[in-house]
Amino acid sequence: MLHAWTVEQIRAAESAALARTGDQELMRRAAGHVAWAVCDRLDPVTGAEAVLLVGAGNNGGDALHAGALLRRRGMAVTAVLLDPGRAHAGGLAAFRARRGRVLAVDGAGGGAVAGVLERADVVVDGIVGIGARGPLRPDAARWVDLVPAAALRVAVDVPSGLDPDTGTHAGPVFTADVTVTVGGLKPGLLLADDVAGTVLVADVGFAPKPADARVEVLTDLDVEALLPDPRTGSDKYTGGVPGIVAGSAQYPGAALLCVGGAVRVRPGMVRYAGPQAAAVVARWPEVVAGDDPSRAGQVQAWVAGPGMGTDEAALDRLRTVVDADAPVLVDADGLTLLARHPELLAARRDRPTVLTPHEREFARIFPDLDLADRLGAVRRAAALAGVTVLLKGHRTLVAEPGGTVTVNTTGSGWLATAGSGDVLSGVIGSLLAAGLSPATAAAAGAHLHGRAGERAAALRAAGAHQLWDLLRVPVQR
Ligand SMILES: NC(=O)C1=CN([C@@H]2O[C@H](COP(=O)(O)OP(=O)(O)OC[C@H]3O[C@@H](n4cnc5c(N)ncnc54)[C@H](OP(=O)(O)O)[C@@H]3O)[C@@H](O)[C@H]2O)[C@@H](O)CC1
Ligand SMILES: Nc1ncnc2c1ncn2[C@@H]1O[C@H](COP(=O)(O)OP(=O)(O)O)[C@@H](O)[C@H]1O
Ligand SMILES: [K+]
Repeated sequence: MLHAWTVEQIRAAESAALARTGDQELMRRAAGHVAWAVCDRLDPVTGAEAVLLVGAGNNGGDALHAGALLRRRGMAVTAVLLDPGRAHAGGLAAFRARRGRVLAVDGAGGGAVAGVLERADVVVDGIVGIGARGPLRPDAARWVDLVPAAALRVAVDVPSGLDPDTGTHAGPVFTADVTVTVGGLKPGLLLADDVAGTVLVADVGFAPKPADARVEVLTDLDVEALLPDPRTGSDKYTGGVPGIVAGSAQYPGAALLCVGGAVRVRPGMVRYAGPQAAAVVARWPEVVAGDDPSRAGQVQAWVAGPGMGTDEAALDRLRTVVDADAPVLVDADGLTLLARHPELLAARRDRPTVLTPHEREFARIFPDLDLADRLGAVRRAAALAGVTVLLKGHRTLVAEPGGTVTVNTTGSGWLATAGSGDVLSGVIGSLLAAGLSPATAAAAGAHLHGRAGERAAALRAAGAHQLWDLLRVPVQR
């Protein structure tokens, strides 16, 4: 499992390291990682032109030390000092000692800076790191806007303009190809991967404690370990039976897609209870199907919602499922019904329950929560409702009522296709029935669904039903 920490947590861990090691040494180590990230991506290194955007804090100090190392590798390096009187003294001395070129924005004027930026093969962003407050000020933001898209763009610690705790950026932001982040991951880098690019963690000799992290990422190995193969002596009930309430005359495909997710993610038995029983069995002969969830037999977890409609019959089925003792996942039309009947959601408080809204569904159930900050919104939603909330999107987030959020980092745009969410809810329902906690089932399901989406991208396999075949392909190491 990977972990991410808030700025406050990083600062706390850093202060102990500073007392032990000294800030110059930590900075030199950070700079070594930045220089390595640059050289690793350039060919040839010697003779390439780098520009450092240097703010007045330690982030600028990191950039200057990195610039000194790049000079040693034979690069032409220009440091643009955004606040010349306050540039980091030790970093500037190291840079000057390597005969780096220094431009002060006030002295040189904008034209000279724009000129060197235009020619740059590499731009290193040392404007601000975790010491930033609020959106980038205009005097810094103007340089970010001039960074050429063709240059290799390397952010030190955090892309300037990006809030490391939330991943939001209210104004201009340095868009990085690579972010070399110091000491530990920050949540914002996981959420705004379009801004942070590839994230490398620079180990400078301290790390916050994993147990303190409130933001996590599952790896392939974590997910595999959660899903053991059947053992000798297993029978079809051993792993737990999911029950699916999905589909309607209007949306028959949703029943097939959702059931398919449950059938294909692990062996065992799947039950279906809804108006598409005949169609489900025609496509999935292994499924035990009927139309009434109250007469479905033993079920260890329910999934209700995909394409089920929002009429009285659908509401009756949803009530049956909500009344059940078993864990419940509610998706799609089921969420629309929950928004209309908040007493149904209240009835699941503190019971194993997962809601899987996309942003429009989320806004219907939690109209007061601001989705500009998705991490904050999903965390508050889980706390308000007292259930696990999975907020779908390019970066799907899973929040438990206790406050921990798992960020899903698998996936591809090929998942943005009708019915792909139906497959996801079937997958998670099966994992819930297997006994995983709501948050773990939701996060592991999103991870597997995302890997299937990556395989769909590689194969150009359009159409949500293609995900069935791609769900449990063995991981290659
Ligand atoms: N973690 C670690 O172990 C290590 C961390 N290290 C590094 O230190 C970095 C943190 O350094 P830091 O504390 O000096 O703050 P930093 O990010 O440079 O920003 C402060 C400057 O930004 C300015 N400023 C503020 N807001 C602004 C805005 N909106 N728009 C524009 N400017 C704004 C602010 O100006 P002021 O408000 O003072 O006028 C001040 O000049 C960290 O990210 C990492 O790179 C490594 O060196 C060693 C190990
Ligand atoms: N651009 C994207 N990148 C990665 N995943 C995406 C993207 N767009 C959508 N997804 C994923 O695809 C699924 C779509 O679900 P949903 O919106 O419920 O679709 P439907 O209701 O048609 O089944 C979600 O798991 C979501 O996270
Ligand atoms: K930066």
